[in-house]
Amino acid sequence: MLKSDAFKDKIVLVTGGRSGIGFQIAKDFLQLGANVIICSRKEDKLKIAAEELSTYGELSYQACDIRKTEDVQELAQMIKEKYQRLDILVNNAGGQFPALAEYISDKGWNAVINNNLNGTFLMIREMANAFFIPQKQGVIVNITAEVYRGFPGMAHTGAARAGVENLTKSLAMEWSDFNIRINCVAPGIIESSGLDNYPPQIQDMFEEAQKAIPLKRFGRVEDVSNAVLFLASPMAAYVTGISLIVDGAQHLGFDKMGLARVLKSFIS
Ligand SMILES: CCCCCCCCC/C=C/C(=O)SCCNC(=O)CCNC(=O)[C@H](O)C(C)(C)COP(=O)(O)OP(=O)(O)OC[C@H]1O[C@@H](n2cnc3c(N)ncnc32)[C@H](O)[C@@H]1OP(=O)(O)O
Ligand SMILES: NC(=O)C1=CN([C@@H]2O[C@H](COP(=O)(O)OP(=O)(O)OC[C@H]3O[C@@H](n4cnc5c(N)ncnc54)[C@H](OP(=O)(O)O)[C@@H]3O)[C@@H](O)[C@H]2O)C=CC1
Repeated sequence: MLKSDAFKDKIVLVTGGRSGIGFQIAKDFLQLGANVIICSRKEDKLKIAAEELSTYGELSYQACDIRKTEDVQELAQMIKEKYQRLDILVNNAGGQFPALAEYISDKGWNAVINNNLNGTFLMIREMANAFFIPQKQGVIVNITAEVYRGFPGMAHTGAARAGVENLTKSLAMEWSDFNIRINCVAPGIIESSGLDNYPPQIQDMFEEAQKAIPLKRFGRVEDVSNAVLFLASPMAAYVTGISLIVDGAQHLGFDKMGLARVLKSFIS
C-alpha cells in the first residue's frame, strides 16, 4: 500500500477524469495528497464530477478536447497560473466504437485515431514543453488498451493504442535526458461507465466473456488505478518505456474474435 501522503503536494492532470477509470484515478491521487486537475469535453458532466471529487481534496477542472491544440494550450496556461508546475500527466481520455474494418469510414477512422493517438501525442507534447522539459522532471502514464494480439472488431483503436505504446518507447529514450519517465497501462475489459457505450447485443456476451478470461472476471477501475499509482510513484523510479497489462491474463488466453463475430452476426 502507498502511504496516505505518497503524492502530497504533487500536481496531477488526469484527462477524461470525469468518469469511469479516470474518475477513480483522480480520486485515488486526491486521497494520497495530490492536487488534481481533470479535463474532458462535456463541461456540464465535468462540473458534476468535480463537485464530487473535491470532497476528497484540492481539485480543479477545465473543459478541453484533447484533439484541439488551442484547448490543450489553454489548459496548460490555467495549470501554470494556478499551480506553476505539473508533476504527473495521466492520459486516460479516449474511446472508440465497435465496427468491422471494412465498414469503417474515413471520418470514423480519423475520429478514433485523433481521439486516441493524436490527442494523446498533443497532450504529451504540450505538457512536456510547458512543464516537464523546463522542470527537468515529469511522469507520464498513458492508458491504452490490451492490444497484444490485435483488436478484431475495433481495428482502429488497436492501431491507435499500438501507436501510443510505440510513442511511449521512443519518448522514454528521447526524454530520459530531461528525467521524464513515460509508461502505459493497458487495461483488458474493465467494468466501468465506458462499457455502457456498447450495444445490448455485445453487453449480452459479457457474462460468458468473464468466464473465458483466465482470472474469471472483468477488471475493476481500482485495478487500473493501482497500476497507474505504482507507475507514477517513486516505487517505479527505474521503470520507463513499458506497457503494464492489467487484464487478468486476457492477452494470453481469451477468444479475441468474440467481438468481431457478434458484429458479423449483425450483418448476416
Ligand atoms: C465479447 C466481448 C467483447 C467485449 C468488447 C468490449 C471491449 C471493451 C474494451 C474497451 C473499452 C473502452 O474503451 S470503454 C470506453 C468507451 N468510451 C468511449 O468510447 C467514449 C469516447 N468515444 C467517443 O467519443 C466516440 O466514440 C469517438 C468516435 C471516438 C469520438 O467521437 P466524436 O464526437 O469525435 O465523433 P462522432 O461525431 O461521434 O463520430 C465521428 C464518426 O465516427 C463514426 N462513428 C462514431 N460512432 C460510431 C458508431 N457507433 N458506429 C459506427 N460509426 C461510428 C462515424 O463515421 C462518425 O461520423 P458520422 O457518421 O458523420 O456521425
Ligand atoms: N472500460 C474498458 O473496458 C476499457 C477502457 N479503456 C480506455 O480507458 C479509458 C477510460 O475508459 P472508461 O473510463 O472505461 O470510459 P469512459 O467512456 O467512462 O471515459 C472516457 C473519458 O474520456 C473523455 N474523453 C473522451 N474523448 C475525449 C476527448 N477527445 N477530449 C477530452 N476528453 C475525452 C470522456 O469525457 P467527455 O465525454 O466529457 O469528453 C470520458 O470522461 C479510455 O481511453 C478507454 O478507451 C481501455 C481498455 C478497456
